[in-house]
Amino acid sequence: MNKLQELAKVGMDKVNFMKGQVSRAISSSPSLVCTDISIGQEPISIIATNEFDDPPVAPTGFQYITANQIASTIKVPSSGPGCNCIGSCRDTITCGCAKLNGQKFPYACGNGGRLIEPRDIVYECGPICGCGPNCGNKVSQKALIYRLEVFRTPNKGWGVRTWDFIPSGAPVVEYIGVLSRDDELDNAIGNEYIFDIDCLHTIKGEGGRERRSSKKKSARESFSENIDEELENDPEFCIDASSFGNVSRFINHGCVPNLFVQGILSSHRDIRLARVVLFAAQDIPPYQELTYDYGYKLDSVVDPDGKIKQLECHCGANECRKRLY
Ligand SMILES: C[S@@+](CC[C@H](N)C(=O)[O-])C[C@H]1O[C@@H](n2cnc3c(N)ncnc32)[C@H](O)[C@@H]1O
Repeated sequence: MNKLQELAKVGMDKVNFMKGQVSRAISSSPSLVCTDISIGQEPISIIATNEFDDPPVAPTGFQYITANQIASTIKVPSSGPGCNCIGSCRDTITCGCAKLNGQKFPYACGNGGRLIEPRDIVYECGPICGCGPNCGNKVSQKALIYRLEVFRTPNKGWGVRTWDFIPSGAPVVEYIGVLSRDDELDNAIGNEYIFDIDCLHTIKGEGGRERRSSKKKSARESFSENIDEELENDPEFCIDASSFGNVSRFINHGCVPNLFVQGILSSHRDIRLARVVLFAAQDIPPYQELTYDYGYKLDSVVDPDGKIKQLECHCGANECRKRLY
């Protein structure tokens, strides 16, 4: 057990991750390679540790951002429609945003709000709604509250674990990067940080994001029989976190994940440009690695020559599917 794990066991509550100043107990650990990968942009520090490389290197090669950047060719629609509530939205009959959610509020009140159940899409209140900043239907728009650590794994590159207990249904982190059009990505091949915004496909029962990380055209061709004409003609969008992103870009795939992906609309109402937020799928104890299901179908990812690509899975679950794709 290393020093940080000991610390986690005996006194995690006392460990300070405050912005710009982690506890001495952490800063004296030989495996600490960065005191805050967000460089003060998150309300709490996100430390990085590395026990595997010699010398222990820090994660590099990207710029930390806390809100999506928008590619120049994308025009994000303006906000609305919203609700006319005052203060916090409470009435499912009069609240215009509750109406969009099927006359329901998606979050349970109290404790910061937990998503009651996964939905095709969650409509949150936004900037033009009458309600205020503390409205219970703006849950995913709050800043990061859990202490997270980016750590070097033996066989998956970097991963992310929590130092805090995370209750089931709590929003953990938004997948942040550059909002781009799939067909305009110039670095799609081999890019491991592309998240396709595929709410429409999911709603239509077309399963996971099997086109991720593949050369878009080839993979799409190989699945063309599954994609109806409307979707084929639709521009598709993704979040590319390869050069700009937040801590979510380090979260690995798990075949039995403790996070799930939820599409959220909180300003405009264009489902193709939904925000992608990761929620706790269960109660997550401290020091557990965070994972979500990347959602690939096996043999669905092909290289530029049309050859099927395979990637071995090291999630470690008993029910591991053995391959990511
Ligand atoms: C979004 S990145 C996750 C962070 C990445 N581990 C890193 O070091 O930056 C996705 C890549 O991580 C690796 N990865 C994620 N989950 C994995 C798993 N369960 N088994 C093996 N490799 C995994 C794969 O190389 C994948 O393409």
